[in-house]
Amino acid sequence: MSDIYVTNSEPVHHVFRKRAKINRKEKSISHIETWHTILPVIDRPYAHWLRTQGSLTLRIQERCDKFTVHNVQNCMASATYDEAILLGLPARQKIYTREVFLYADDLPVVYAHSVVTAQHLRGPWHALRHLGSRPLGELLFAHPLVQRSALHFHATRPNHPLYQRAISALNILPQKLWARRSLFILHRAPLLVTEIFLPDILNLKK
Ligand SMILES: C=C(O[C@@H]1C=C(C(=O)O)C=C[C@H]1O)C(=O)O
Repeated sequence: MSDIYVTNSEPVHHVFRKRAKINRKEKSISHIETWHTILPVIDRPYAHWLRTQGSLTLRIQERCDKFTVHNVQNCMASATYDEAILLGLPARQKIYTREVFLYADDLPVVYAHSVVTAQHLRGPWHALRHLGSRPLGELLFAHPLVQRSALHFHATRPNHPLYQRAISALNILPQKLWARRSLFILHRAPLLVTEIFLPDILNLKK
């Protein structure tokens, strides 16, 4: 299946829906994660963070004394179902994955899972390979040609693979964890970034 390109004329949520439909026909997927283009009415403190425009890294840095990126892994791994659907990839295709926790004053506040195909890692997104513990936001928001799609929101629950990865830094098991995702497009190559907001983000300075 060819990669998915988000043309300027086609709104990204049409792309989401198109891919979901194609994949639904091709596979008997038991469930499709519903990512909302409009944030449902939720607890205001989370809504504030989920709607943050611009660099999340910068917003967090402004509200803590010590900001660090804990790089969990950077490797070729299987995309999650909903990542594969959005990127139009076969379910088990290996994809380059960057997995980090953002820490503020030594507390984990965001789990981030970013994926890009190997082809595009060799191409427009080659700088990803050498990012290490520098925040991805530094790369994305400094590059004049990077375009960002609309944000989509989802309440991940224990059956979601990214929820399971995110709770590895927690000593509690929340009923759900709010997530958002968006595509960063560089020379028509999509990088899918999913961010899961952890409870301690609500304790940051106002
Ligand atoms: C996209 C941004 O970068 C943040 C840092 C990330 C990383 O270092 O991998 C991933 C997602 C974001 O939470 C941002 O700052 O908005």
